[in-house]
Amino acid sequence: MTSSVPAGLPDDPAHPALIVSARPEPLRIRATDTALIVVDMQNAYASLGGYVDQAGFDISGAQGTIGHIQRAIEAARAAGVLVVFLQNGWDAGYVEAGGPGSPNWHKSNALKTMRAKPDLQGRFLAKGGWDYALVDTLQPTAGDIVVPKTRYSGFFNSTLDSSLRARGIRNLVFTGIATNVCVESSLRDAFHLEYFSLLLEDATHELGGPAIQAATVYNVETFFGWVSTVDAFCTALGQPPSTTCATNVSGELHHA
Ligand SMILES: C/C(=C/NC(N)=O)C(=O)O
Repeated sequence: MTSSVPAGLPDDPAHPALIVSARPEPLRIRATDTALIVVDMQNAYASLGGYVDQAGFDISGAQGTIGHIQRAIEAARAAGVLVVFLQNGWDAGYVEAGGPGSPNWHKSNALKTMRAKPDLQGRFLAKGGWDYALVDTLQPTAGDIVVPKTRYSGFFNSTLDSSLRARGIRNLVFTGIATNVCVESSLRDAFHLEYFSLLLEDATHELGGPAIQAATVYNVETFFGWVSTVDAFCTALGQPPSTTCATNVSGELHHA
């Protein structure tokens, strides 16, 4: 059910809010209590030759996603919105990945692919390696925060929640890869930790195909948060929307 009445933290006349056009209703945020979360934009997930490419997933859409995330980051920094990069992976010896007693050892496609192809052993998601590194075009700058994590949710066994709470952050704007794995896991945990979450659907990319992307968008819109676009986010922050290619908030792609 959609509505034009904004959701979000109650109005505070002393700190005027920004309204982001979103589904199922607009969301009220303030630059000072909002963080842009960039989930796992590492070579592993966004570059040819990285882990998910080598494990057989289609990442042909990842380049476009990078461009949209760049715009969201630039708008956030210009407006004074905190930018947080999550970075997924383990120590070079894979102790943090867990052994056969951990479901992660059994379910991680990175670990499974390396076990199936021993020449790849040590290549995927190991701290210090190319695969673990954030892509060249999405690098943190002064004032941004980088939070390492070892499981799909950015909140699990990490400093994310304490770093956000210490800064009074209550709204999280999610971008990154993969929509249906680490983005959705983190966003669900954010809901349970009382954060208001906004998913920028054109700044995320799925592992599993368009129906999988649609499923996460449905889950967020219906149960866990709000869904919007990079253009709508930039507009709310007072930044010019894209002039080349934009997605409107109803999810329909159009060329300007
Ligand atoms: C499948 C997978 C997803 N990661 C993510 N960043 O969404 C993985 O890490 O194995």
